[in-house]
Amino acid sequence: MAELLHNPEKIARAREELDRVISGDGGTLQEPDITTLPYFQAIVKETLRLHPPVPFLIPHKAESDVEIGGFRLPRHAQVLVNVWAMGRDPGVWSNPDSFMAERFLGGEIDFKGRDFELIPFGSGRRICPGMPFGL
Ligand code: HEM
Repeated sequence: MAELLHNPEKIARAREELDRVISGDGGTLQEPDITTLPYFQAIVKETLRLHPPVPFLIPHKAESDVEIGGFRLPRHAQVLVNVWAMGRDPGVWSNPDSFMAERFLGGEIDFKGRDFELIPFGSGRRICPGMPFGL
């Protein structure tokens, strides 16, 4: 909400999209309508990119010695995944500190654990099972 309050033109755009979708339905928003709200969905993704509620995920532990991306992890090493920093990596995102929901429009990047630049719910076997409830 704070990011949107700093960007009134983005609130106007979201409201315009919402008005267009719910006006024909007696004024109520149904869950399936969300698929027809691309800008609203982009706002959710941009919020999770800049402000992940679980910034280091839940600590993981290496089951055995392993090498990942050139880093050697000894067995039992605790691994914290800094999704806060990943969401602000200038090598991945343009203007990383700006709230620009439009960056997700027309793109394929989602937060469901397949696109590793955006994993606010984690990924793989220990991915958050509450994701559908959280959103
Ligand atoms: C926006 C809301 C939420 C966010 C951002 C979130 C994020 C996360 C993250 C990052 C993890 C750890 C994943 C990992 O380390 O790989 C996690 C685990 C978990 N979350 Fe959520 N969560 C949310 C809502 C919920 C809700 C509503 C529930 C329950 C209804 C829930 C239940 C769990 C459980 C049980 C785990 C542990 C899974 C495991 O260790 O196998 N979460 N969540």
